[in-house]
Amino acid sequence: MKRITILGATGSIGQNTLDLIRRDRDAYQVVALTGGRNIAQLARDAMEFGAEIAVTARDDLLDDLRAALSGSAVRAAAGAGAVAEAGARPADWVMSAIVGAAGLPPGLAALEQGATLALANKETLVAAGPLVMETAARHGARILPVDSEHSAIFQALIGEDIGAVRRVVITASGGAFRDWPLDALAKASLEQASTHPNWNMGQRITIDSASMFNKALEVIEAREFFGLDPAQIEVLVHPESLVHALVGFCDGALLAHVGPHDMRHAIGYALNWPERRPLPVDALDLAAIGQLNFRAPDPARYPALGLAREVMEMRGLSGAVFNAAKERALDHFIAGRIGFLDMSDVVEEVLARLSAENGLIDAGITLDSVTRLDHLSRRCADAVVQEQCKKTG
Ligand SMILES: NC(=O)C1=CN([C@@H]2O[C@H](COP(=O)(O)OP(=O)(O)OC[C@H]3O[C@@H](n4cnc5c(N)ncnc54)[C@H](OP(=O)(O)O)[C@@H]3O)[C@@H](O)[C@H]2O)C=CC1
Ligand SMILES: CC(=O)[C@@H](O)[C@H](O)COP(=O)(O)O
Ligand SMILES: [Mn+2]
Repeated sequence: MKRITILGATGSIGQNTLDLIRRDRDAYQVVALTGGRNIAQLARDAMEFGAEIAVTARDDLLDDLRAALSGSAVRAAAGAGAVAEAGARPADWVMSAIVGAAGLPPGLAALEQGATLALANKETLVAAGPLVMETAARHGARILPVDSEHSAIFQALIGEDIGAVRRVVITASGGAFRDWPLDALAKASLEQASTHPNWNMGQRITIDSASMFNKALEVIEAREFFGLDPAQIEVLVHPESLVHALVGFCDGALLAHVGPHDMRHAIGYALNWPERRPLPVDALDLAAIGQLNFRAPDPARYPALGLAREVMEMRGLSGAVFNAAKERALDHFIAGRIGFLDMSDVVEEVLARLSAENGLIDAGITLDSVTRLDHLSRRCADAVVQEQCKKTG
């Protein structure tokens, strides 16, 4: 039986993972499930799957979790430390599906105990790529990509020599506003930004798709995971989101991964790896689809993509700064304090301010230094937003 832990079990990726496990219950033993504020879901799933422990990241919700689990054998715990401990529990396979940089410490803990880490949480590699890859190597642990584009690249590379790769093309839906006139974007509402044209995902990644910050994170994620040169990584707008990525080789061949908008494919691939097993995913009817479209992204519409290129040039802790500034700018957009287009301005300003501080971004990448820069970047983003608000009244 495969021992499984799901970090972020109550979210979109977490629930899709549980859906797959539910279909083959006897093959899995659930060790730990973690969540945040959705205590009812967390407790229900922990009891259904007989988890050893259920953990909420929210200290203030421990009593609620205990109450929801009462009468069952599932233990309850709360707080960021308890989430990291959940990652450290002996398990064979750990799904990293917390949203944001909060996913980094439990993911590292899972690698340190030698588990296979199924990585949906792209922020882990953006904030601390070299540290994460080195931790996996040191402990003989494997990382399997779950982000659909990275799973696609991984699958296209099976049996191939990475040295023969010339280019990797990551597709992007273009997000909620891909066909809007540019001058309307400043007024885009939270509700409009929270609707994805193709995928059903958590709210934060959905808004990041609209701003293309999701793709910016994914370009950095690809660089860290596959060890590519930034110049080898391209982004292509593909409104249908059916081709997830393409890998181009030195002989001119371009291998594409094509599949429906269903994350159970990438999750199931990582769950069954190195085998392929049947998954409850619809077969594509390409004759009915008829046509697939591609176009180059417009840099004026998507400044996040240019920022990602700058971050890859800067190296060091710039990924941690970029991610934290983006997370905080997104918090401010969700809270209605800044507009949709202000998010990239905030991130650009935080990167400029912190990279001007001597030696700050060039420090070694450890969990401590990443955490410190993450906090600093969030405070800096708050200050930038406050200054903007004062200026605009
Ligand atoms: N959804 C998708 O299809 C895809 C997602 N990803 C990536 O996977 C990750 C998860 O995305 P998604 O499932 O959409 O997100 P959701 O918002 O749906 O779920 C996030 C999960 O993280 C928990 N959580 C939130 N904040 C914290 C915190 N501070 N500490 C610990 N746990 C926390 C949530 O708990 P609760 O809800 O109980 O508060 C929930 O379980 C992200 O990194 C995303 O970029 C990548 C590719 C596709
Ligand atoms: C399903 C998945 O992997 C998401 O990251 C997806 O790529 C989001 O769509 P966008 O292409 O719009 O960012
Ligand atoms: Mn993706």
